[in-house]
This record gives sequence, C-alpha cells and structure tokens, in this order.
Amino acid sequence: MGAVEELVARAGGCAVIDGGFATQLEALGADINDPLWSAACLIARSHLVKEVHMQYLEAGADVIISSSYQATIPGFLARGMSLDEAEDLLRTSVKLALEARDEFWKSTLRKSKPIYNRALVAASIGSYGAYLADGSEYSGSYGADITIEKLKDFHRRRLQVLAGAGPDLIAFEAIPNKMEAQALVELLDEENIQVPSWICFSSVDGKHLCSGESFADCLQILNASEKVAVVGVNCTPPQFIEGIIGEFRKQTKKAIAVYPNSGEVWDGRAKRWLPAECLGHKSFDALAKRWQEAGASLIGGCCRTTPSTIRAVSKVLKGRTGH
Ligand SMILES: C[S+](C)CC[C@H](N)C(=O)O
Ligand SMILES: N[C@@H](CCS)C(=O)O
Ligand SMILES: [Zn+2]
Repeated sequence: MGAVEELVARAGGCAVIDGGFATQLEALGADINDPLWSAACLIARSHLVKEVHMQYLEAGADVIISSSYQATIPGFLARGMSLDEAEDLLRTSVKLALEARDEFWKSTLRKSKPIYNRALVAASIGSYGAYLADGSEYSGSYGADITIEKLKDFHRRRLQVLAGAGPDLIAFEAIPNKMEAQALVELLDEENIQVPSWICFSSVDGKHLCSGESFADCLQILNASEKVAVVGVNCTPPQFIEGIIGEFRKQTKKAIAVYPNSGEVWDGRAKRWLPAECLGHKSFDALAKRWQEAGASLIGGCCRTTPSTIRAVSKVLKGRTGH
C-alpha cells in the first residue's frame, strides 16, 4: 500500500489536510505582502512557520503542507541570495514541517488516549503563475511565449531539492492550466521522482480549470502517470467542490483531494482578498461532510481557512475534536 492509501485507511476513510498556511502565518503577525509571499518568512521568521504547522496538527490535520508554495530559486536569487542559500531555504521548508510533525507525534504518544494519526508532510510546489505573482495563478494565462519545456525548466531544480529533503509527498498546488499539468507529469518521469505526488488544480467557475480548459482532459494526463497518487482541487470556492468531485469521479480512479479556499476572491493586482460569494447557510465543515460522501478521500482548506476551520472539519469527518 502506498503512503497515501495507508494514511487514508488509518484516518478511517478520509484524511484531513491542513488549512491556509499563509493565512495563518499572517494571523500570527507575519508580513507576507512580498514577491515571495509566505515564503518570505523562511528567511527571517521560521519560528512562525513551525508554529503554524503545530497549530494545524493540534487542530487534527493528518497532512501538513510545507511553506514552499511560493519559495522559488529565481525568487530567492532576486532577493540577492546565492544558489546554495536558495536551495537551503527550500530544504528548510521541509525540515520545519518534519520537525513539527515529529515533535507533535512524540507528544501525542505520551498521552494515554491517542486521538491523532502520525501526519504526513507534503512539500508544496506552487504554479509558475504563483511565482509570477501577477494574478495568472487564477487565470492560467502565461502568455504566448510559454512552452512545456520552459515550465519544466522552471520547476525542475526546486522539485529535485524538495524531493531530496525527505517529505512524504509532493503537493503541486493550484495548477491553473493543462500545459503546466503536462509539464509536471513529464518532469516527474524525467527526474524519476520517487516521492508520491499530488496534483491539484484551481478553478474559478467550478466547471473548468482557471484557464477554461477541461478537467477531463487534464485528468487523462494525470491518470497516465504512476507518480501521481492523488488528484484534486484547491484554492477554489467551496460551493463548487461537490460538483467537481462528481466530475472527477467520472474521470479518474485516483484518490481525490479537495481543499477549497473560503470563497473569497484574490485580487491579484491589489494583492488582497475580496469578500466571499454567499455560501448560503452551509458552513465549511457541513460541506466537508458532503465532500466526503461524494467521494473525496483527503479534505482540508486553503486560503482564508484557519486552524478552527480544520478543527471543525476534523470533528465532522472523524467525530473528534482534535484536542
Ligand atoms: C494563492 S495567492 C493568494 C498567492 C499570492 C500570489 N501568488 C502573489 O504573490 O500575489
Ligand atoms: N499551501 C499554500 C497554498 C496557497 S494557494 C497556502 O496554504 O498558503
Ligand atoms: Zn490557497
């Protein structure tokens, strides 16, 4: 059995993913208004990074996602760092999550009634659009000059370094278009990456990727790769998730992960979140129950969700409070 299947089984059929990492970092006082976004904290505020991981573990997360979403080698080089320093920061992002997981697990084992699973650490890899920080991670428009080869070259070294840092999983997050999905699948093969991956798309309409391309076409690409253990969507409004799971189930046999945002919309120019579309009376955790029933095997939250969201999700999915 692979690491993901094992975790899902241990979790009783549905594992809990953590919530918005950058969101909680900001709540702890970090300034992430930066071209590196949350990854800026790897440079000077790494204690906060570990604290966020701890808070999500306490809330009941079975998977924690590292702080490397927008940590890129060109991004760190532009900050005046050397290549070695940039690669070290990528490793640090995984190390901080592993340390948090190990410390938390040790303290859990000391308790008489263990209510937690030993969590997995997923090394986050954001899209090329996240690095561009120009809003294209939610439009999927990378311009006329982009090619699969360019995308592979953008992702290659970071993927090698993160995979070598000892995570349990690689989490490609909020991939907005088909070309990038294709590039990632090819790269996993070319680099013979042994760490199982998940590839999650983002959507702004619930029917397509952010680019307007079809889920079915992209899932066909992912289905063909043994390196991809999990497929799904993240940072997508919660009201679309149930429908997306139904569509995914028609197109794939792989495990499905969903970790939507709060429904607020990112204004890439102004770099701020705009108010949510109305979710009706449904709360995030009540929806999470429906996502489980619809067939998702990993459920959590993305931007603007917090440890209290994940505590509620853990409670509703597993009937326990996580503390
Ligand atoms: C998931 S979005 C809110 C991340 C931030 C964006 N890439 C930026 O740097 O503006
Ligand atoms: N893992 C990242 C995803 C941003 S879309 C975060 O939670 O900040
Ligand atoms: Zn997000």
